[in-house]
Amino acid sequence: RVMAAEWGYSPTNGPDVWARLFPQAGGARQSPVDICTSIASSDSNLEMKKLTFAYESQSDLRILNTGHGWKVEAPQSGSRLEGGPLGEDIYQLEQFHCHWGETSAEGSEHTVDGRAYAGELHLVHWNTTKYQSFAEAAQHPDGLAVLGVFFDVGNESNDEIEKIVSTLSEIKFKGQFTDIPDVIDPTTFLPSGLGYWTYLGSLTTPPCNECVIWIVYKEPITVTEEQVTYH
Ligand SMILES: O=C(NCc1ccccc1)Nc1ccc2c(c1)[B-](O)(O)OC2
Ligand SMILES: [Zn+2]
Repeated sequence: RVMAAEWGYSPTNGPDVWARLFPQAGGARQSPVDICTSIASSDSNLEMKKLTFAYESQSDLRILNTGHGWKVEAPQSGSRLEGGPLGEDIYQLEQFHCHWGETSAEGSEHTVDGRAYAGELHLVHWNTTKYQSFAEAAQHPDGLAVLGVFFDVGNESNDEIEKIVSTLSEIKFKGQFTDIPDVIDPTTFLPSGLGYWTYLGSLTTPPCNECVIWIVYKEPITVTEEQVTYH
């Protein structure tokens, strides 16, 4: 039996061939997308409820080297994301992770009018109103809600991101994990301007399940070059 090749981003295992191993990657609502600001329609019905979020601060969260970046496991039964495009359901934080590149000119998954950012943070939530587990939620079109926050490279470092990337020297290889001793409050990752684009999409990586209500903030947060490039 041919072992399922590790998916990645090379010509032989990258996005163009994912659909061979992961059928959903060939679907009709695949992410990421290029956000064309000129055709993005603003939701005229002002009844769209305000998006609200509430997080706890946690310490000793486990951080994992995924081989494509880092991921912090942060299941928070006390967290709530609701309103905006999420209807009447409540979504709970499960994990957050980043996508980055080798230079500050690339790295984000989504692009805005063709422009890539240095990186992108994903805060992943699942619908606890309708489903009993993350894995179950990931099988449904309204199962996950992901907040996307772009990273812009500037001169000031981001203290909260520093708490995370300062542990990366301990997890140099894929599959390694360690604990983040500091207290992390996910609220601090969000930009001050809360304007966002939203659309129905998918996981941006295999298995590419078409289960994500994307909420991508317009305003990036600023980090330093070191905080958002891997070496
Ligand atoms: O959770 C993931 N895989 C494991 C899995 C377990 C159970 C069912 C399906 C998948 N992947 C994943 C989750 C969320 C996001 C992404 C990838 B992303 O697109 O990178 O940003 C948002
Ligand atoms: Zn992601």
